[in-house]
Amino acid sequence: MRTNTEPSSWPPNVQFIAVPQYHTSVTSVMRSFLTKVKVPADSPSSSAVSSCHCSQFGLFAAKNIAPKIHILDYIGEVHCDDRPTSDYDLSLYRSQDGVSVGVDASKVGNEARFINDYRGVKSKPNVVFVDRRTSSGELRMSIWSSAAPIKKGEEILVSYGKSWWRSRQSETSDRDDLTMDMDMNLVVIQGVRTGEFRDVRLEGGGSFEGLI
Ligand SMILES: C[S@@+](CC[C@H](N)C(=O)[O-])C[C@H]1O[C@@H](n2cnc3c(N)ncnc32)[C@H](O)[C@@H]1O
Repeated sequence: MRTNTEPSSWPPNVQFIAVPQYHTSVTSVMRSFLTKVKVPADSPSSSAVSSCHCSQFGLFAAKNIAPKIHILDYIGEVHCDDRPTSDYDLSLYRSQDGVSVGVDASKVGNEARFINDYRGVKSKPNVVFVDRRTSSGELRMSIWSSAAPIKKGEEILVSYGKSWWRSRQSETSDRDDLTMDMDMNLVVIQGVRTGEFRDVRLEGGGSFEGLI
């Protein structure tokens, strides 16, 4: 599957990257563990540019997707510092001595950063996150279809987990209270078709108005 070119519809405020960037907070020892490549102590790291989160996108199947297959990886900036305000940060690894490694796609990332939570959209998610190493040994968070096939045109939806929403309750009130509203708002997202690419395509330009 080709996942290394920027989609034509890519929003200008986010830098598209096809392979992970490593932030300065990732030590060379941790980086060597994550990539299975010996990384010298003075190896250069990323400094992502800032961005604004303006409109809402979702990721949709551009063709039928078979059950239990690898769709794409979640690419972003790999980091070991705290990113409490990022809505695009997921946990990749936690070492025995308590070091947490995350992948933050708020400023740089690929189309996986546009996968929404299933709550308020469908009764259950149709993809799952699985950590696995690539053929070259790099630890990544990958996205796989669940047990059921995904039809062309369906939105790709994962579960962010209750704790993800709970940690945002102060901003959003109770997630369960939002379910009805979300149903209504999600269907009015401007469905700007942005060209099909790979197994998935990006749609968006609308917003979850009044929700978040
Ligand atoms: C990883 S981003 C997903 C992509 C995002 N829609 C975008 O356009 O960049 C996570 C953010 O998307 C929004 N989001 C995702 N799933 C949602 C849902 N089920 N209902 C409302 N907002 C949702 C929230 O603003 C959340 O903080």
